[in-house]
Amino acid sequence: MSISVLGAGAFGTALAITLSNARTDVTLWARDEVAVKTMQTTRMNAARLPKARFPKTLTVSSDLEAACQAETILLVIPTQKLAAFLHSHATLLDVKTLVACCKGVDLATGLGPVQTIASTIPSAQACILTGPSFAVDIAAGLPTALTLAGPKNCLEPLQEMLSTPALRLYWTTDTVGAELGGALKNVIAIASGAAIGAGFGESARAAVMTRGYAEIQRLAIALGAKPKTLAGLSGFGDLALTCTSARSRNFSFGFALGAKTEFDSGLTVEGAKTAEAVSNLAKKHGIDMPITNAVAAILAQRLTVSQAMEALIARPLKEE
Ligand SMILES: NC(=O)C1=CN([C@@H]2O[C@H](COP(=O)(O)OP(=O)(O)OC[C@H]3O[C@@H](n4cnc5c(N)ncnc54)[C@H](OP(=O)(O)O)[C@@H]3O)[C@@H](O)[C@H]2O)C=CC1
Ligand SMILES: O=C(CO)COP(=O)(O)O
Repeated sequence: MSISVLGAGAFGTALAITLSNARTDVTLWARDEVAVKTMQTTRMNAARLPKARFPKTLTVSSDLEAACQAETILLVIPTQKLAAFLHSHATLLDVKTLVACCKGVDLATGLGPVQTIASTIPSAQACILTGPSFAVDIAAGLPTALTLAGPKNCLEPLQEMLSTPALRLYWTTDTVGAELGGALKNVIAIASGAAIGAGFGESARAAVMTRGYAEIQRLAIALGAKPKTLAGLSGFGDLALTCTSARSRNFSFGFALGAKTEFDSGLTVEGAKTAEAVSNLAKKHGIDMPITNAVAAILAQRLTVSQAMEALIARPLKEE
C-alpha cells in the first residue's frame, strides 16, 4: 500500500519526510520540474522547509501519473486550489483513497476539502488529516497528534499507515466536524493576531479565542458536526495552537493587520479567503458569527481593526 504526497509545500514536505522515515514507499510530488530536480539533488526543500533533510527512502517526482499509481494519496495543496486540481486530474485520482491535508472552505462553492473531493471525484474514499501541527515540528520528528476523519471502512488501515513513532492519529467518522474545525480556527487565529498586533492585550485574545470557539460551534453543529469533534484535536486543539503562536501564518497575518506592518503576500494564509467563505455560509444559514464577519470586513477594508473591536465589544449584552 504505497503513499504519494501531492504538493511539496511546507506541510506536504514535512508529511513526506516523517512518513518515509517509517516506510520505503513514499513519493513526494511537485508540479515544478526545476524545483523537483533541485530537491532530488540537494535532498531538501530549501524554498519551503529549509533545514529538514530528506530520508534516503523518499522519492521526489514531477511525474503525476506515476505518483497517482499509489493506493493512498495525500492532497497537500491550498484549499482554494483543490477543486481545480481535482477537476484537472480526476481520471488519475478515480477510485483512490484521497486524504485532504488542507484547512479551509472553498470561496467559490462553500465546501470544505472532504466535500470538495466527494463532489468532484465521487468514486474516491474522501478523508481528511487535520489538527494542531506545524510543518517544522512534524519534519523534526517532534511528538504530534492529529485527527483522521473519513468513512469507517478505510479509517483503521489508514490510521495504521499514517501513524509513526512521533505522529499519533485518532480517527473519527465526523468529516464535517474535522474539516470545519480546521477551517474556522484559521479565521479566529487572524482575529487573535490582530488583537495582539493592535495592542489590545492577552485578555482580549482569550476573549476572541473563546467567543470564536462559540461561533465555530454554532455554525459547525448547524452543518452536522459533532460537539466532541470540535472539542478535539481538529477543533479546540488547533485553535489553541494557531491563536497563540507567532509561528502560525494566520496569526502573523492578523498581527500585521493589527500592527499595520507589512506581511509577505507569497505566504499561504488559508484563513483569509475562508473568512469570506464562512461569512457567506453563516449568512446563508442564519448563524451569528460576529468575529468571522469582522475579519471578513477588515480584509475587505470595510472596517479597521480598531473599529471591528469597538463594534464587537459594544454588541448587545447577553447570556454566555
Ligand atoms: N505549514 C504548516 O505548518 C501546515 C499547513 N497545513 C495546511 O496545508 C496546506 C498547504 O499548506 P503549506 O504546505 O504550508 O503551503 P505552502 O505555501 O508551503 O505550499 C503550498 C504548495 O501547494 C502547491 N500548489 C499550489 N497550487 C497548486 C496547484 N494548483 N497544483 C499543484 N500544486 C499546487 C505549491 O506549489 P508551487 O511551489 O509550485 O507553487 C506549494 O508546493 C494548507 O491548507 C495549510 O493550512 C496544515 C498543517 C500545518
Ligand atoms: O494549521 C496549522 C497548525 O495546525 C498551520 O498554521 P498556519 O497555516 O497558520 O501557519
